[in-house]
Amino acid sequence: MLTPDLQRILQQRPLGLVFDIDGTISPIAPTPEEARLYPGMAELLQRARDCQGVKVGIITGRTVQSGAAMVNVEGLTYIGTHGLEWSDGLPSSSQIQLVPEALRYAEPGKQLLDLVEQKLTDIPGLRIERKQVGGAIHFRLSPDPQEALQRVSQLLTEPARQLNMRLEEGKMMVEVRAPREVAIDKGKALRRFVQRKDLQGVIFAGDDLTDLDAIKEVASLRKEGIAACSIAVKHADTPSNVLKQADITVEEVAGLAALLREILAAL
Ligand SMILES: O=P(O)(O)OC[C@H]1O[C@H](O[C@H]2O[C@H](CO)[C@@H](O)[C@H](O)[C@H]2O)[C@H](O)[C@@H](O)[C@@H]1O
Repeated sequence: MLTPDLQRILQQRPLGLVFDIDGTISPIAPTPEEARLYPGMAELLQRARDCQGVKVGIITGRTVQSGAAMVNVEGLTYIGTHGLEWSDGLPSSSQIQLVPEALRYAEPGKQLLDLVEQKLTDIPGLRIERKQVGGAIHFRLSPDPQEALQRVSQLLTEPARQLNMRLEEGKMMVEVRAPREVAIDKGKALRRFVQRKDLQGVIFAGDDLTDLDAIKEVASLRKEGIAACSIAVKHADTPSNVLKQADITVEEVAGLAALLREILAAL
């Protein structure tokens, strides 16, 4: 049953429906490559895209290439690497734009990931996912993920400080990111999406710490008169702050799919 607030938001046009990928429209998988959209999700996104005055956005920590390959629905806006990359449509039909200030952090990011590759060969199951700027060090498949996290942090904390790069923990991984002065995160990306599409209403759904920036931005947008709502997708490991600060909570990716079906019926 849609809340009165949600029903009011759904009457706004243009209306934005914005989703994170992993843990939100795709259940968490052992590796990034094995992750797939929740069954039926691509069709729901297509139906949303085809609604009059509705703009669908994907804001992910993955690169645009990787996120768009997974979602593979034309006509959505794909925003990757936590906001650093932007593509209006699939990258096969639209050029990916990278925030120009971020480019100078490509080399320091690469150096940190090289260091992990050279020095932590003894940790079984460690995987490196490289992005145009920085990347993720995954330890979900390590027999002792806690130890792997400690070893990665020990190795990278000081070099990251020297290279002015950010280390951020995600689900069973550490992400090497451009520093905060590049001033792009999922919150800023959401605001940019709202501004570029001139949205009067927006709904954002996410499940992890990096989604918190977007969840907080929803609250700011609301104060500025945009009809906005944030949805937390709850899993056993969803950070408590995400659950506390979101307006609505749904259980698992299945819960989001069910809510999206209701939203589409109302649209
Ligand atoms: O912002 P998101 O779309 O949620 O992306 C966050 C990170 O997601 C991916 O890693 C996570 O999902 C994997 C597949 O389910 C899982 O194996 C891994 O343990 C998770 O951390 C992705 O690989 C990262 O690049 C994203 O930053």
